[in-house]
Amino acid sequence: MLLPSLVTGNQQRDASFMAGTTSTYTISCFVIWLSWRIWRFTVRPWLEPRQPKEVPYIFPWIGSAISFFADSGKTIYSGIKNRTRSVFALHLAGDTIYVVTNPKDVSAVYKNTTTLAFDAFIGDLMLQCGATQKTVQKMCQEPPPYASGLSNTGLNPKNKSLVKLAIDFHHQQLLSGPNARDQEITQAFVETIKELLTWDHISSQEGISAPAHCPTTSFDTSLLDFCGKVLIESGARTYWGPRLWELDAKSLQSFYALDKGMWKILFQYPKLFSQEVITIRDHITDVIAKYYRLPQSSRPGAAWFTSAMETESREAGLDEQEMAACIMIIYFVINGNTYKFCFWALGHILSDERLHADIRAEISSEGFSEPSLQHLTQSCPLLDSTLREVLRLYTSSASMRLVLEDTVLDDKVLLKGNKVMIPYRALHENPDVWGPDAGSFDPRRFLKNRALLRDASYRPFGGGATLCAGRFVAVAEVLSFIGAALHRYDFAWIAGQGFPEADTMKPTFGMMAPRDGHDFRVQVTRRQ
Ligand code: HEM
Repeated sequence: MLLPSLVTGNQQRDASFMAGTTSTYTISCFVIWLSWRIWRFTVRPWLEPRQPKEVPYIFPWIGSAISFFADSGKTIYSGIKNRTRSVFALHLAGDTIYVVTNPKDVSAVYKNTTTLAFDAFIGDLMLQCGATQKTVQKMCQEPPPYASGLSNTGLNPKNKSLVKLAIDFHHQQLLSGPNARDQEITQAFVETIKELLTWDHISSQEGISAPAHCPTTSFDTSLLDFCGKVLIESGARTYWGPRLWELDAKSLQSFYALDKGMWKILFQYPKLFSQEVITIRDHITDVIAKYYRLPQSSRPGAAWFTSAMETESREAGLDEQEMAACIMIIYFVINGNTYKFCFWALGHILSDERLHADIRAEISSEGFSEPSLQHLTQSCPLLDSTLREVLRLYTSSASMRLVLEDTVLDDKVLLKGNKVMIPYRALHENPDVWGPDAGSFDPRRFLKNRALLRDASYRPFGGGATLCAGRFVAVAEVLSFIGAALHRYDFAWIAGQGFPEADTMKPTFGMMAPRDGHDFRVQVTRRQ
């Protein structure tokens, strides 16, 4: 009888000892945590006033990562405290990122190409897109690892690395200047868009349903998918010719899935939660590799950029899988934005009767034939202003730079090794620049004040060394699509729908997508 009571007594003593130890441990942890908080967010800012203030966070190392991935827009806005818009710091999973939202500071960051650089991210970008370390090394090596030491093609007379060559080739392909090829690619885009927008093509696509009462002249569709079907395929065909798209029966669905999850890959979201998009990325890479394995004669119609990059990559010893992994990011960049741009633009045009009528009148003022790109570019100021406003309200990307040396920005010091971010939404919705209606859509905003186009707070295509090389081609694509769509078809709103909301929570690389489940259903009718 004595033994059990002894055991119970010991257990009780152990339990109360444990409870005492646990509470001492908890109190100690709390005191350490509180001291860290006071040091980090009260004492240190006071001792180091020239360091950008940090957005406070609860968990050391993790910082604001959880709130950033849950709602990146809200996390960024939480750092903009007052009208001076001083640069502030966000701590994201071990990284310190300086967030710049003051227009004067934004211009200074874009101008500084000596101590603030983008190049350092390129290798990581390629790794995240599925390239191996060995491939990245081949891409970044200067001169590239040509078998004979030099390129025999004449395409790389300065023996630049393949990464730098890709940037040069893209500038030559997309921008005006010496040896420019921008007209040829613009022409190719316009022709492909017009072809994919023909009734026979678009009405026979999967997911398009014809109403029983007029199957030969109308169909119902999601507006987002209508834009995606034309613009994503047109990007793939213009860059790689028709063969790449044909190699995967589910090319469009694969691209949608990539586009939806790409932020997880590029922001290195935990692999456990990104497996689905990694699988899609690898699938698309395999399809591109299969394309490169085909004899060139069986895949005609590629853009100069694509053929020139293939030639140089083969010269430098890259195999098809390596070429595909490196070009993945280009496949994403050229296709991911224009279809959403058209979706938001058409959404606003179709949901505003007066705007719709005025834009239709503008685009048809050339005559009865389909409006030419020249007419759409030069004689449609309301359409132009509407598109600029779409770019203002629906782009949510960010320019990134790495601090190579300690750098003074305004009165703050950015420390070497940290990153700089310029989030466009915070610029595009600044009421001090855009007025009290900064958050609302005004299609005539840029018509009333053209000077806003040159404002340092208007950066839909980024700026400085990484300014989007495709900005003119993108606008040409969108104008051609909207001009031809409104000329060829009538769009009827299917009743009872609210205006879709943009997904402001996910980090984006250009145009925001609508939130899951938000879309427009429209009835498209062929015009006589
Ligand atoms: C609405 C459409 C588009 C938007 C909003 C957009 C936006 C952007 C942004 C924000 C950047 C990065 C800027 C920075 O880091 O500062 C970028 C880069 C780039 N974009 Fe676009 N883009 C669009 C369409 C296109 C198209 C259609 C193409 C090609 C046909 C294209 C080609 C590129 C290239 C090549 C770069 C990298 C520039 C470089 O580093 O040289 N973009 N784009």
